[in-house]
Amino acid sequence: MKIIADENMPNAQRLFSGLGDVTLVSGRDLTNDMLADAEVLLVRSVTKVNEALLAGSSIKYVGSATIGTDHIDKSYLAKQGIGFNSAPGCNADAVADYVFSSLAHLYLNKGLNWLDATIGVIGQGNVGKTVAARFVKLGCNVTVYDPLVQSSVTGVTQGTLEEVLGADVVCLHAPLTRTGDYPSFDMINAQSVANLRAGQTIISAGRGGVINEEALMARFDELNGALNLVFDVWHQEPTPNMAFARICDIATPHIAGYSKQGREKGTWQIYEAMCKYFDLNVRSSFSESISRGSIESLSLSKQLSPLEFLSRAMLAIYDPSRDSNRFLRVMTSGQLKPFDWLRKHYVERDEFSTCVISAPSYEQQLMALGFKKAFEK
Ligand SMILES: NC(=O)c1ccc[n+]([C@@H]2O[C@H](COP(=O)([O-])OP(=O)(O)OC[C@H]3O[C@@H](n4cnc5c(N)ncnc54)[C@H](O)[C@@H]3O)[C@@H](O)[C@H]2O)c1
Ligand SMILES: O=C(O)[C@H](O)[C@H](O)COP(=O)(O)O
Repeated sequence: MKIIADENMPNAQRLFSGLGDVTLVSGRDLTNDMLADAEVLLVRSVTKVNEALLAGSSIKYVGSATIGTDHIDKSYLAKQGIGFNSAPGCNADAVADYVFSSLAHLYLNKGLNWLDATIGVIGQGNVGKTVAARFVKLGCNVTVYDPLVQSSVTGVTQGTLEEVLGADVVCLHAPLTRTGDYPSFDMINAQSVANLRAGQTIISAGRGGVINEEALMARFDELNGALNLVFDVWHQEPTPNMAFARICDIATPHIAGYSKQGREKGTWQIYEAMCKYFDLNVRSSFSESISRGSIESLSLSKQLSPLEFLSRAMLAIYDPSRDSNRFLRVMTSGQLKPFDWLRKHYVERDEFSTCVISAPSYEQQLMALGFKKAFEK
C-alpha cells in the first residue's frame, strides 16, 4: 500500500512503514498528480483535502493528525466512500499549557492577576473543556459559551457570547465554520470588539478568522493599548497581518498545539485509527510512541507568592515569549516562507504533565494546571 504523509508528522516513517511504502511530502505543496497511485493520505492542517486534490486518485483513506478539520471536505470524502479520521483531543493539553503559560507571562511582565480574574471560554470541545476545567480547579469564576453543547465541566456557568466576551480573560477555542446555525467565521465581529474594555485579555488559539483582527486593532488604539493580546492563529495564514501581530503581547505561528507529546499523540491516534480501518495489526504501543519530558522534576523557592510560584513553574517548562520573539524576528527577516519555516523548525517543548514539581503546599494548584502528581513519577 502506498502512503503519502506530511513530513511534519513525527514518527510517521517509523509507525506507518510497517503498514506500507511511506513517502514524506511538504503538506502545503501537495498536488493531485502526486497522489496518482497512492491509497493513503496522511495530512496536517495545511493541506486542503477536497475534490481538486483527490479527483481521479486511488486514495481510500485520509488521516489528519490534527484536532481541527476545517481543511477537510468531509462530505466529499463520504460521497466517494473514502475513510477519514482526525485526532480529537490529541493536543488539547498542549493548547491549555500555551494558554496558562501566556497568562504566567502576562503576570510576570504586566502584573496581570489572572487567578482573581473572571474567565470566559468560547467553545466547549476537548480544548475548551480542558482550559475551563483547569481554571475551575484553580478556583476561578468561569463562564463558557458553546451554542451546540452543554458544557460537561462541573462548576462553569453557561453564558451568552456577549456575557463571555465581558470576562476579564477571554479564551477562544471554537473551530472555524462558515455554515450551519452558528458559523464561527467573524463571530466576534466589529460590533462585539467595540465593546471590549481596557484591561481585558484575549487569547486566541482556536482558528484565525473567528475574531475580527482589523476591528481589534482599532479598539486597541481607542483604548491606548490597554488590552492584553495573545494570538496563535491568524486570519491570513501563512501571511498574517504583522501590524496586528506587533501589538500582541504574545504572537506565535499557530504552534499552541505543538508540544512534543501533542504532536506525537496526533500521529499515534491516526496510526491506530488507520489500523482499525484496514483491519491491520497494531504493531507499536502508545507508550513507545510518546516521549517523556526532558525536565522530569523541578523544585522552586518556597519564598515566592502563589501567583509567582505557579507562573515560574509553568514558564520553566514552556515560555511562549521564546516563540513570540522568534516569530516577530523571522517573519520580517527575509526568510523564504517564514510562517511555514517557523513551524517546520519548531523547537519542541514538553507538556506540564511530563514534570513533577515537589511543593506540597501547591500540589492542588499544580495538578489543576496539569503537572504530574509526585507519586506518578
Ligand atoms: N492553535 C492550535 O494549535 C490548535 C490546536 C488544537 C485545536 N485548535 C483549534 O481549536 C478548535 C477547538 O478544538 P477542540 O478540540 O475543542 O475541538 P472539538 O471539535 O472537540 O470542539 C469544538 C467545540 O466548539 C463548539 N463550537 C462550534 N461552533 C461554535 C461557535 N460558533 N461558538 C462557540 N463554540 C462553537 C462545538 O460545539 C464544540 O463543542 C479546533 O477546531 C481547532 O481548529 C487549534
Ligand atoms: O487542529 C489542530 O490540531 C492544530 O491546529 C494543529 O496544531 C495544527 O498543526 P498543523 O497541522 O498545522 O501542523
